[in-house]
Amino acid sequence: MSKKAFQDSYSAEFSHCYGCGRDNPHGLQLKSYWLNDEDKTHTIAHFTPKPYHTGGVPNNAYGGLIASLLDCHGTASAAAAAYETQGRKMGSTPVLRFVTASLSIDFLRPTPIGEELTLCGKVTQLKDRKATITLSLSAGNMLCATGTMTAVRLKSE
Ligand SMILES: CCCCC/C=C\C/C=C\C/C=C\C/C=C\CCCC(=O)SCCNC(=O)CCNC(=O)[C@H](O)C(C)(C)COP(=O)(O)OP(=O)(O)OC[C@H]1O[C@@H](n2cnc3c(N)ncnc32)[C@H](O)[C@@H]1OP(=O)(O)O
Repeated sequence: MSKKAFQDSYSAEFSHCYGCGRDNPHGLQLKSYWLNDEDKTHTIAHFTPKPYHTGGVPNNAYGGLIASLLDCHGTASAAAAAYETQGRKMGSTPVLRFVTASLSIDFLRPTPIGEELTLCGKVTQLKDRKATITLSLSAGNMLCATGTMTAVRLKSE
């Protein structure tokens, strides 16, 4: 994908996240985008788990990996929606940066390793500093996990 990912607009100080920091060579380096240019309500990201992302059952991904992916996709979606609501370019100052306050996940079925996963997000509520995001993770047409996140925007100081 040639478009700029949400995470690529994070400033250097916020680019070391294990899940999505572009400057963390040991991390997952997740990249999140709007679904398309016309639809700035839904977000998407892709990730292909490696064999070492197993939870112990061969060919199945570790639940903590799934949580990490949803975590980063959710907070990135919240930030993108907040900039969009303000009609501002992502990354412009003052910076709008969200952290996870709460994340609940339903693991619906085992998530395969070696197949490209699709993460989807939708910010269903954005009020003051608080965002609610619904999330899903699928392998092909198989829905493997769903999540709900509350993300809170960091105070400027
Ligand atoms: C502050 C330091 C956080 C440390 C995080 C470090 C680095 C990350 C920084 C930036 C990220 C940038 C790039 C990377 C991108 C993604 C990273 C992945 C995401 C993560 O991995 S990030 C790490 C895990 N994450 C934490 O380490 C958070 C620890 N925690 C806190 O730092 C506070 O707890 C905080 C800030 C969450 C809230 O504290 P606060 O004092 O600023 O805000 P306050 O309490 O006033 O709440 C305001 C409104 O949020 C509602 N609210 C609050 N908590 C809620 C909850 N649990 N459930 C439901 N609603 C909740 C209230 O009810 C109120 O809502 P209302 O206005 O409607 O009443």
